[in-house]
Amino acid sequence: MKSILVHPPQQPIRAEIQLAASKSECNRALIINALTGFQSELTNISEARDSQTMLRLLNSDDAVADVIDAGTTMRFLTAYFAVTNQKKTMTGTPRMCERPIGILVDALRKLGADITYEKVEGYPPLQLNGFNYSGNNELTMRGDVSSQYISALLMIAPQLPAGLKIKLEGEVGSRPYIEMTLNQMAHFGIEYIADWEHNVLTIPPFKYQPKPYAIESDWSGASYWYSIVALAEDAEVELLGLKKNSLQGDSAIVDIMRHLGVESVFTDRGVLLTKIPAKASLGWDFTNCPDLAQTVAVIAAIKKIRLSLTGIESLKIKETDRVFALQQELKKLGAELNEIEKDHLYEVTTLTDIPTDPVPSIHTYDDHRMAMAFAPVGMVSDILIEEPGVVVKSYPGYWKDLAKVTTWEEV
Ligand SMILES: O=C(O)C1=C[C@@H](OP(=O)(O)O)[C@@H](O)[C@H](O)C1
Ligand SMILES: C=C(OP(=O)(O)O)C(=O)O
Repeated sequence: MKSILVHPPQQPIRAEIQLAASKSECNRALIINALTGFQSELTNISEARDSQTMLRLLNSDDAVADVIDAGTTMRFLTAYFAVTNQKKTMTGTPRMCERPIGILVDALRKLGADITYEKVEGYPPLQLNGFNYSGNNELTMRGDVSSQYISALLMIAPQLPAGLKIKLEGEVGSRPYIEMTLNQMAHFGIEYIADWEHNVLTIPPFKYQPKPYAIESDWSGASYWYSIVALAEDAEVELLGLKKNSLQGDSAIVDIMRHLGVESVFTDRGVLLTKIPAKASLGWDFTNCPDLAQTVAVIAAIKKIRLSLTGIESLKIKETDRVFALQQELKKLGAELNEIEKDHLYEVTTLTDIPTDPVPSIHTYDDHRMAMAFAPVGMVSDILIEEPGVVVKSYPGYWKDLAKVTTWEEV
């Protein structure tokens, strides 16, 4: 499949969508379950390739663990295989081998892991050569690069003979993901101390208690439905399987979209999205919800809302450099993403209507979120999405679900 051409809907949208499970919640549940000896019953396991890869690698004796492009799978498994003394080569796509992992490797080495870099210092592929506990139960590490290093260490911490105290330095990014990790650990019996005033997390030594766990639907995936409702002329969508008090930080989309044209009403099955008037401008800090930045930038560009974004530095080290990718592709829609203050403040400005001849063709840069954030532009004007198969990373049913509200074709 080369590209998908999305057409605007011909009638009002009224739909119920059973959202896919969260790959983030799932990958934590899978690691914790592995640490309990695979004794918990997990339900609503995510179909996302990142989670299916985690499941496969946890059950494989192969010496090479290829995570493909899954960041959490790379970071969580590196910690898990290291402390469980499994000798593995950790590798992934060329892009995965450009995503930094040195902060996690340094921390694991301090705990007693023997890890070597196969090619470039600080980056995969890695060789895990075994674990000889150092007795160290305190670490200081940067919290402003990726929260995944911290989640990876937290989950293995109760297994260490003296537990672990982690002091985070710098402005902590993606903190809701750390809290999600701690909450899931608590579900399996761990009593942690999170001192967010001083950014110190303390995990006592403890044995995880096996328990059933149901994985919630994916709030990051929900964001594309907010976009569909915001952009379509007439739309009401009920998203099934989401909870008001979610562990997922991307539930912040509820607050963001209240400003950008979508009201959320929680039902006993999920959340009902309806249209409301949007503000003319908005400033938002994405430090806690970086995966929403692309969705929100595209909505603002199409609705001609002046959007200021902060907290998007981490976008540069994700599936692609998402800041660059957004800058390139928004231009095709007549909008710009400008850097106003270096590495800090960005602004979306719309210059023209969406060009129609030729239909804009959006390059997706091996990034599922580029495809899913730009496809809703089809609610207002024809749009081509290149390499649409990228969505399998987190939301394999995306195109099938989109067909419930509008038409699209492969071209
Ligand atoms: O822990 C997680 O499940 C994730 C944490 C975030 O990454 P960073 O902590 O690198 O920002 C997020 O972008 C990613 O999609 C999933
Ligand atoms: C950044 C993402 O994933 P990861 O870092 O786990 O590859 C994402 O899903 O947007």
